[in-house]
Amino acid sequence: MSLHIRAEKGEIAATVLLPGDPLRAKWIAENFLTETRLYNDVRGMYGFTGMYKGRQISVQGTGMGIPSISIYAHELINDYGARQLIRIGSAGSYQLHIKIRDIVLAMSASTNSNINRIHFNQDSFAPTADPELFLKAVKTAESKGIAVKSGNILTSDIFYDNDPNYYKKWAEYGILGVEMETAALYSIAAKYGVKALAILTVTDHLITGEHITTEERQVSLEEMVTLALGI
Ligand SMILES: O=P(O)(O)O[C@H]1O[C@H](CO)[C@@H](O)[C@H]1O
Ligand SMILES: O=c1cc[nH]c(=O)[nH]1
Repeated sequence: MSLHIRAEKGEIAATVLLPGDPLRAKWIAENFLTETRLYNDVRGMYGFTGMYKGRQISVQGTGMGIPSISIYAHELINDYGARQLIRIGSAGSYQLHIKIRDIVLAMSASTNSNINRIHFNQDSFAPTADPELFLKAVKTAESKGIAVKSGNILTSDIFYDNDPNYYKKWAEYGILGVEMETAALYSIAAKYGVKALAILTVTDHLITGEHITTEERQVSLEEMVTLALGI
């Protein structure tokens, strides 16, 4: 086992789906995979491996925020040999044309976090999706008739902002929406030479104030999961 994952080597697939919410991982394992087995429940951060259309797939909860996903991504890659990491997360929209339940492919992830400034000695690294994985996701979405929007997103260290207008400066530069992990996932994947992509479902709208319920957040992200599994 690694420090935070209780699995034997070989128990985790090369492709791992990464929802922030461990209960979303459980829901995916129960509803999309066959021959499923739980390999991790350390800290309640469930991880499962199963089969999807003849292919072995794992799904691992990552928790919320950069420090948490960084720990799981690091261990999945370095201790378990994961090669393809696909985040399936929720996000808040920063644009009127990005609506509740829309699916967003994060081509790149801007951030207000200091992680990369620390790693790069104050220089600025641009975290980007793996281009092959991104193109595969676009083609898979087309073939399944799933509409997607693609672009730059913000990975924020802050969920509850003091300034209600904070989003506006990012929106002005075309940022589609906000979540809390992708910049770290793309940076870690780049460092270790593995592929990563974040697929996000819009659950909140920063302009209109709309949002979906907590129950829906856990389980009703079916199109996004179908897309991620189809890549
Ligand atoms: O739904 P998940 O994957 O957790 O993603 C989003 O939801 C959490 C905030 O509610 C943050 O982790 C954010 O990135
Ligand atoms: O980070 C997040 C995730 C979902 N919705 C938001 O507004 N922010």
